[in-house]
Amino acid sequence: MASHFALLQLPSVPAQSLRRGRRSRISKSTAPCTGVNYNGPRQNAITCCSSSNGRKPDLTNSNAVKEVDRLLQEKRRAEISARIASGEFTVEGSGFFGVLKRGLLRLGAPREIVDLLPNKSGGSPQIPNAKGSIRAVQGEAFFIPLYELFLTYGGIFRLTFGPKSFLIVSDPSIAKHILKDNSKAYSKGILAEILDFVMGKGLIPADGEIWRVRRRAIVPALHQKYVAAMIGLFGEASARLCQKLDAAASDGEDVEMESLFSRLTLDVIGKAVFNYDFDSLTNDTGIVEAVYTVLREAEDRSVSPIPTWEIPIWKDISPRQKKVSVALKLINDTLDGLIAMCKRMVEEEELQFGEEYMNEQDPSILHFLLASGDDVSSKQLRDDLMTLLIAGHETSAAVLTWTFYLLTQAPNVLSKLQDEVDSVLGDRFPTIEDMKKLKYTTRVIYESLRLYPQPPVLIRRSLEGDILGNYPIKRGEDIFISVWNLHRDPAHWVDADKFNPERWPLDGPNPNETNQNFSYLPFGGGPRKCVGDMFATFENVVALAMLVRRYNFQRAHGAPPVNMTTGATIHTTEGLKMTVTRRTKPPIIPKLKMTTVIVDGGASSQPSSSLPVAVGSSEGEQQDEVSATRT
Ligand code: HEM
Repeated sequence: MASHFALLQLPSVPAQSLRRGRRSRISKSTAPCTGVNYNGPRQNAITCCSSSNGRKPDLTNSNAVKEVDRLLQEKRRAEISARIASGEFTVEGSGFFGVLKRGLLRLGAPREIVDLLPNKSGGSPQIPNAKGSIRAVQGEAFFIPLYELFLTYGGIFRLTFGPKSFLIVSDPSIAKHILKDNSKAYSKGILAEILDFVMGKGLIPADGEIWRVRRRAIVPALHQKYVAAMIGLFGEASARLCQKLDAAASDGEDVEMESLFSRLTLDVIGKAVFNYDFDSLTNDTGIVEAVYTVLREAEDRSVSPIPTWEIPIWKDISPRQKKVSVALKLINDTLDGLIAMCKRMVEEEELQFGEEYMNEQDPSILHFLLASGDDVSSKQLRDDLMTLLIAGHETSAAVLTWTFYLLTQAPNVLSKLQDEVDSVLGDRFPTIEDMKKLKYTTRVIYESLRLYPQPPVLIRRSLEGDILGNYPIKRGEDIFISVWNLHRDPAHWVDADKFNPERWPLDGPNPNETNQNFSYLPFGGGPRKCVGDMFATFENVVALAMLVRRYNFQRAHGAPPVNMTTGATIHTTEGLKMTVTRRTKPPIIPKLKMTTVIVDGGASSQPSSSLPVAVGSSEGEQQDEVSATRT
């Protein structure tokens, strides 16, 4: 999730719609077309592509609808480009130069030339200004209207709501400048303010010296050997999910996959970060409920127009805020307990701390940090653990949710995926060596991350004046870098809205922000790039591989349409209800058996008694099909 937090906090101001009578809502013909409805929970659904239950899709009809959508979309974009070029949407100022510019644009002078003229104060060109109605971005996933505005106003524009304004950046070179080339001139701004109650000065919201010191302490903990060991943990947790799905498949019950993915990734991250087994796939304990209470609160705060939680008396009387305080206390006490326990383990250990240090009983990040002699206050340590928990939890859950959603619409991709998984894994648990071989599986995850980036927007605040593109900006500007827009820019991507893992050649490198020149930012970029990118990629690849080799997935009959809504990541509004059936063909029905091995330097595997890294059972073994030996 959250810096990872796709946050939009807007001031409560009267609406002033200055969109000049144009449509104020996304329309059927203009919504990016992946079959998702682009409305929030309180609005009528507008379905872009036909969203059948997935059992018997009317492909001919749906292809025709897609083609019409595509043509209409192209037409509309051409119109919009012409209008942008004419300067129609740009607020140019009312002075002499403003009038002159408007006149020249009307006469057909190229915009780039006109922009060279000074503005009314004799200074530099002004950022296009989209004065908007707050209603235009409320009540639906807010990055959708931002996409529309991007198509209208271009790669950088100012969105003004009454007294407050934001810069919306969708231009790769400006994104690169902010995130990488001049990253020191930007902080996390409002994100840090909103997340303070839960992450304090943890790595995501922290800035300046605290961030530098904490990043330097935490990054080494996610070394290669650790990530390799985690593959076993991912397999183990996915096998537990398979147990649940087996039961549903044999009982003929539909399953809500979004919440199951959330539990899967919570179980993974608890063990990975502080060696705590939430066991949320099996149990609903108080601590699991507490974690969800806090997560929901963080998400709600990030999209709430009025910060009621800052009103002193409200904190004490609001039942909801009281619940949040109780939940936070429970989590903090649990973390304090885990830190104390881990400290005792470290004290009793014969420590040989080195670069790829890992305790076999407890390979967690917490153990690494304590063993490294990390000199840090317990509050800071708690903030960091909480940040990693949140950062690594909902992001991965969202990626899996949208990947499975996309797969239900692309049976050809699913069968290609199953072919690869069958041939690479057979009935084994995945190992680190398999990660290199599961190339198509990895491409599916990367393509899903392109269409549904988590989070869809990155947040920054300028700490000093700067130049973005051609435009000077002042200190204190709140900036949203719309990863959603970058990832769906029709000028950059062929068939931008199409789920097409083949766009990344299997013999080419994995796509990342560097080789895509900041048009693709699934894990951010520059010094604040995600520290868990490899961890998360492997986690998603393992879960995806283990699920698709065992089951076929279809949207359940009568399932509600899939609408998007935002908190920290992109959620569905009503879940992702699916019918799961066991595969009978091709011939492999994986038998999942867990044995334990040591991971040696991230490359080879040998038997051990402690670390839960998975290896395959032979097909002949008479085992329960999903029996994970847990340590
Ligand atoms: C698919 C899953 C994930 C996605 C899509 C993702 C995405 C991102 C993105 C886009 C950023 C940059 C935010 C910004 O620049 O404002 C980020 C930062 C971060 N991520 Fe992730 N992340 C994922 C999983 C994880 C995991 C598993 C962990 C931890 C184990 C993690 C820990 C962090 C941390 C600590 C930061 C902040 C880094 C800093 O500011 O120095 N993430 N993530």
